[in-house]
Amino acid sequence: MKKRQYDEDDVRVRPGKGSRPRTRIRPAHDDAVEGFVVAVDRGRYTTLVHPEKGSAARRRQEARLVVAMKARELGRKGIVVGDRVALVGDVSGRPDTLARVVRVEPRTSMLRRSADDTDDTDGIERPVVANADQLVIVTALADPPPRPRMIDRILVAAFDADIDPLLCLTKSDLAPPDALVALYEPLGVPHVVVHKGGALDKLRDHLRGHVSVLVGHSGVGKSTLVNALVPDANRAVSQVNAVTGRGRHTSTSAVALELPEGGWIIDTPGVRSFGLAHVSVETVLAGFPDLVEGTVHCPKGCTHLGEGCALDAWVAAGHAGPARLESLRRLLSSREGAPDEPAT
Ligand SMILES: Nc1nc2c(ncn2[C@@H]2O[C@H](COP(=O)(O)OP(=O)(O)OP(=O)(O)O)[C@@H](O)[C@H]2O)c(=O)[nH]1
Ligand SMILES: [Zn+2]
Repeated sequence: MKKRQYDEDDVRVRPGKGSRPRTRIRPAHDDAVEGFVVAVDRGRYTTLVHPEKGSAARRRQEARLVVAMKARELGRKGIVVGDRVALVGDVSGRPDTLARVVRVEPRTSMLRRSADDTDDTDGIERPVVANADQLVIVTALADPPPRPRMIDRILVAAFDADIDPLLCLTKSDLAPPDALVALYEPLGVPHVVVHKGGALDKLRDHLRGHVSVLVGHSGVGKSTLVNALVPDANRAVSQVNAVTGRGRHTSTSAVALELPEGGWIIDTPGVRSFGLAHVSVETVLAGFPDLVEGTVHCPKGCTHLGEGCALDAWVAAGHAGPARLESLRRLLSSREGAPDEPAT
């Protein structure tokens, strides 16, 4: 089911003069240190570098920010937040120093946003975050009301990128989660319910050791959550901004924060949703294994949205629940660019 080429623009290192040929087992720069890209701004990559020795907790505590630029040999290869890179040169992280990125490690995933995002109409599909393995859809149970269409869009984006979704329902002090849980549990989407000041143990269990991207509309409580999960989140973000030289109010791109218990959360303030123009009907269907078989009787090029679609008969015959088909059709039509609608 994996069809994306994560490293389509992967680096090709020119063989060095007179040195023995480089192989996969022998990296180009033996002395390079590993950095995790936490922010990207105008050709400057802010990375977090951990000391080589010490316990995991100690290494996290003593990690340093190192700003780097791309080495010429990387050519046009893009580097995004979440990338693991090899750094050479001045990797001290001292003020006004600049390291060089000589290698981008192979990616396990790439989250993209595409042309039909309402705030991005230039028609370009952009990589957003590399190596995420979890997409956390932050949705308030009330104030603002949940938007199922938006959740569906993000779910398809997650399926498309092979990233596991997690529904994080916030503000449970204002409304019960039951209705939303009933909608998404049949899809196999795991969920956690949180509220400000409440316990976060279950959420932490889901996040530990993962690279999780947080998406959600303004006001759903994402910052509240980030601050609770990463005690010094504000300080970490302003450090990143100070290092990259961008002002607080302009920091609308993704920033990765390391969790005290291990793992990363990547906040994407500028990304409210994901365009799905590049996602095929097949990919959407892949999220519905109980319906896929029913589509073999569909007319060629069926949109599965009604009229002649064999899925109605499939459901009528009891092979899958009507709610499943309704949900598939919601996903397919939201993919066609139908606007988000508040829950009724
Ligand atoms: N009742 C209630 N209010 C909450 C909860 N979590 C956050 N809030 C409030 O909701 C408002 C929005 O919270 P933020 O954390 O700023 O939301 P955000 O998603 O980061 O929003 P932006 O900063 O606009 O992206 C604030 O007034 C919070 O105090 C909650 O669990 N319950
Ligand atoms: Zn059909």
